Amino acid sequence: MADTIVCLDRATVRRDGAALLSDVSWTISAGQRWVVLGPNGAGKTTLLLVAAGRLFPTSGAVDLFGSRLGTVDMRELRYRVGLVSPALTETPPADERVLDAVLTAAWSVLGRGHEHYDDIDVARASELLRQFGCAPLSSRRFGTLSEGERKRVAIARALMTDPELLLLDEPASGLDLGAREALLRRLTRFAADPAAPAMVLVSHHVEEIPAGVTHALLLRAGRVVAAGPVEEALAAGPLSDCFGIPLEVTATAGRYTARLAPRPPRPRAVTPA
Ligand SMILES: Nc1ncnc2c1ncn2[C@@H]1O[C@H](COP(=O)(O)OP(=O)(O)OP(=O)(O)O)[C@@H](O)[C@H]1O
Repeated sequence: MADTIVCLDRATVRRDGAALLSDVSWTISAGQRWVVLGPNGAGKTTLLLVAAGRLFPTSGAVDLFGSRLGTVDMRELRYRVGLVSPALTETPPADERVLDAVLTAAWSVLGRGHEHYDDIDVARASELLRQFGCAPLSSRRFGTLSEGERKRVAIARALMTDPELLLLDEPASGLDLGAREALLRRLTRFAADPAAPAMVLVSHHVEEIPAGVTHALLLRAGRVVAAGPVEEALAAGPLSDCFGIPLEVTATAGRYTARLAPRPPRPRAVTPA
């Protein structure tokens, strides 16, 4: 299909004898906004790196923009993917100006050197910073930002190359309630924009899913527990299977909360008449 962006066909990733992902089949199409949920160690980051073309499966096949991983020059394809993940160790230098931290993504470099940037590049970096509420930070040094501010700048940087796929690994982790809600509000707006790229965000918590997410994939021990439209995949049954505890789920205006399901009342002993 022309609008298929990523297609995993029974992808398995093994390291040191352990299966990090097992037989994962997953298709991301243009316009979709996915959340990948699962407990610690479920394989979420591994899956994101495979979808980004940064990690090759041990077996199975992965197609990115219609090209099979392992048969094409990955540099070209990776340019079309925006990835924000703690698994990427490179971050902008602490003394880099925030505007430059976004701008330099146009040349895939960290730290401004002698590259040439057009006015249109500067305008795009400024607009992305504005979109993620960071315009007042443009002249600050990257190292002086709070964690929440860094996360929003990192998303703006990932969008600088106008990617067709945006992958965000736990964008709300470590944020206080206000910073989390501010970020989720911006991601909701972003998700509602038909011109925005397909998006996948990884989380442990249903509370960190922005309204506007259309699909969910639930992972447990490297295997897909459920994948499909968000209302179906985030039902109590699949979510309980994913986290291995009985959960009840509440959905309000596209946002979710989950908590341990109350135990069913014990059947009362019947006394013989
Ligand atoms: N090189 C490796 N060799 C063996 N096991 C590995 C290797 N790299 C990762 N793992 C294991 O693979 C599993 C999946 O890791 P991954 O980081 O993808 O999980 P995750 O769902 O993103 O976890 P978290 O939510 O804690 O960030 C973990 O149990 C991890 O310890």
